[in-house]
Amino acid sequence: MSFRTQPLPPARLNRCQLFGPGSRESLFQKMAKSAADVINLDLEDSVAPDDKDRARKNIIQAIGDIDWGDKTLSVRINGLDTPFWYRDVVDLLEQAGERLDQIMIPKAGNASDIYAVDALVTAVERAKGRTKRIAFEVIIESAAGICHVEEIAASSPRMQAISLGAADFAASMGMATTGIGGTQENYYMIREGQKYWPDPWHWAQTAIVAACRTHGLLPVDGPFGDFSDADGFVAQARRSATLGMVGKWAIHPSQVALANEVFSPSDAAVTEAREILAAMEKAKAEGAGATVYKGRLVDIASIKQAEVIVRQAELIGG
Ligand SMILES: CC(=O)SCCNC(=O)CCNC(=O)[C@H](O)C(C)(C)COP(=O)(O)OP(=O)(O)OC[C@H]1O[C@@H](n2cnc3c(N)ncnc32)[C@H](O)[C@@H]1OP(=O)(O)O
Ligand SMILES: O=CC(=O)O
Ligand SMILES: [Mg+2]
Repeated sequence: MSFRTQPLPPARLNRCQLFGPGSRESLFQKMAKSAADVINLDLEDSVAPDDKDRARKNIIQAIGDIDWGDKTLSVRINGLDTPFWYRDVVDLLEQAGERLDQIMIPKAGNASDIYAVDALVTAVERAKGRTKRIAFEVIIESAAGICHVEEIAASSPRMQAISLGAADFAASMGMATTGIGGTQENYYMIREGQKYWPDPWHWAQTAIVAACRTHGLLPVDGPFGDFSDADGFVAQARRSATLGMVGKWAIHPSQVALANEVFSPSDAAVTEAREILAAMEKAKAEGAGATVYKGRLVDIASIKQAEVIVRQAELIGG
């Protein structure tokens, strides 16, 4: 372990982030009643340019009027390459109530983008005497963003989470697809006549996970566009969970339960993790650093692996 120990991410659930356009206020109450841990009210790409002002007003009103329970409440602002983002920040911070937890910054390209939003948010917070510090989450969805993911993760004490935005990422990278996440038909290998489809998102996900884990943030998998393909969603989510991501976006309510299921450890996994911790306690009492559990090696590293699962179960209340 490096001299600097790895910080833990925020101790909150982030298994599913449910999105909804700020221009469709009829969805807000349904979003609030959903089983998602995080709600993302959108001002960005699901809202047409002519609807931005109305969407902003809807969201500011809904932040105060709707009972969001214990969910993390986040608003996705417009990108820094648009004329909308400063008005999003100023109006939200001046007019929305203290229930707002987080701002999502899309299409971040480098740490200076986060610095700019931080400066504006800080100024408005001070001017209005807001007592709760707004947190940031960021989407990595461009070539520049993935190149600078580590400096973005380190950019502000407000940072809590980073998501991979597969749609804009694919566009920025010039990828030959119009699909949003998941298996890509033409990304395959062939062996003895059999096709095998590797995961084109894998390298970007691992870069995000590493940057987040280095700086104590939550790594999150972004959208899966084909909401009629539950199996495809689950397969993508399971790969993300295996790589260390803590949750996934839902762009349709049908995806919420799927994400919650994948990113909640099963009873069997929690039982096994607790048994490994007990086996290691016993080994330690006997002066050993390694022992055998169900016919396989477990050692001090296994304690840390098991603790990841137990911590998540405790957050859920298991
Ligand atoms: C690439 C990106 O940036 S992704 C992030 C930005 N994108 C978004 O925010 C899009 C979010 N999703 C949506 O806008 C919608 O779900 C759409 C457009 C995909 C589909 O909308 P619809 O055609 O209304 O979906 P559908 O008819 O299947 O809805 C079924 C029910 O779920 C509700 N519903 C639909 N979307 C949502 C949502 N995001 N949250 C809560 N409830 C929803 C509908 O109101 C409907 O409710 P009802 O049974 O009471 O009538
Ligand atoms: O914003 C999300 C994306 O996939 O693009
Ligand atoms: Mg995007």
